[in-house]
Amino acid sequence: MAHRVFIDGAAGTTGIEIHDRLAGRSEFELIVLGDDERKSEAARRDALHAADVAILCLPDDAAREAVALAEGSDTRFIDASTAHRVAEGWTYGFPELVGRDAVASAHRVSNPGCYPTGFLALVAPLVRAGLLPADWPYTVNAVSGFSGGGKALIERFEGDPSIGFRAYGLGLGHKHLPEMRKYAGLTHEPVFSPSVIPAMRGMVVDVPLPLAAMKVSATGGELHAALSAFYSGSEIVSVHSLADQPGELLLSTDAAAWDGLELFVFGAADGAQARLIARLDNLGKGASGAAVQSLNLMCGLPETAGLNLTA
Ligand SMILES: NC(=O)C1=CN([C@@H]2O[C@H](COP(=O)(O)OP(=O)(O)OC[C@H]3O[C@@H](n4cnc5c(N)ncnc54)[C@H](OP(=O)(O)O)[C@@H]3O)[C@@H](O)[C@H]2O)C=CC1
Ligand SMILES: CC(=O)N[C@@H](CCC(=O)OP(=O)(O)O)C(=O)O
Repeated sequence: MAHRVFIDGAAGTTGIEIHDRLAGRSEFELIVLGDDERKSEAARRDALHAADVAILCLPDDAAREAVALAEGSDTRFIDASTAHRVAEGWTYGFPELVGRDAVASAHRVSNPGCYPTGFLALVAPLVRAGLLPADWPYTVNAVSGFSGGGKALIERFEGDPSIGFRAYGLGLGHKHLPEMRKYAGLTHEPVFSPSVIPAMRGMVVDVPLPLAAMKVSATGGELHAALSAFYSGSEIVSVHSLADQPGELLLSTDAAAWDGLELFVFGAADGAQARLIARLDNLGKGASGAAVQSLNLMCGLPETAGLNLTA
């Protein structure tokens, strides 16, 4: 029997992309609310109770409200918002890090933030392996396509082609810091420097490592080997070969939807410094692709079904 799925927030940026990935798949029966009903509490309550799995693509407060509306049902959740990412009783939907079985059996899954997806993919396995310290104050420099800010930021960038670059998060305390710290197992929250470029989608997350100052004995090659071993066998995460290092990393203004995640390790010749860099689609592995990956696992289906993995 098909799994009944309700996307709450289906008219938003993340919701539309999840719908695109599920449309036409016979394993799922989508519960869809019309424009006149999609914000009605009663209609949402009915849909939430009727679903086997509800995927929340809503602002944080509306996501918390949806969980409350579903009270009394057995509905399982995937929440794309920030509301439950470090909350008790929720499984962090990063199967490569928390284990596929943990996601498959979870009742409530929080979908990782887009920037944390890049940061954690790079740093968490290396801290776990004892190759990088847990108590170092890491820095994270990142750029995102404007779809990362949902409908409001898309409208702003599309309405003002004069914006060439936008640095933000200047008050520090970005909403992604708690999950970065928790799932990398760090003592300190990183210093996070996010920015937006005039491209619809795409993301680069760069973690500079002053290895000598950190008193890290591992070389860039050893960090690379550890990441390669950690993701060996993954169809979604790939670690770029050291033998074929690119001289630059580009994002394109007309990139197609993509659900992969590419990791790079660059090391200085004298071993004193390295940069760990992740490239992804903020709407792919950074949001909708990750939600579909978790949904597949929760429904006992092949992990990558419906994903766009051709770069
Ligand atoms: N965009 C991205 O790259 C990523 C987004 N996310 C997260 O996913 C969630 C959705 O983000 P995104 O899709 O970008 O945002 P959008 O603003 O594009 O979409 C949000 C949708 O939720 C709808 N909505 C708002 N309040 C309610 C409500 N009370 N009941 C029902 N529907 C409601 C909005 O309606 P209306 O259309 O009328 O405004 C809109 O369609 C957010 O929590 C975001 O942080 C996570 C990772 C990456
Ligand atoms: C460019 C932009 O504004 N990006 C958003 C993050 C993306 C997003 O929507 O946040 P989640 O991944 O936590 O849900 C921001 O910095 O708030």
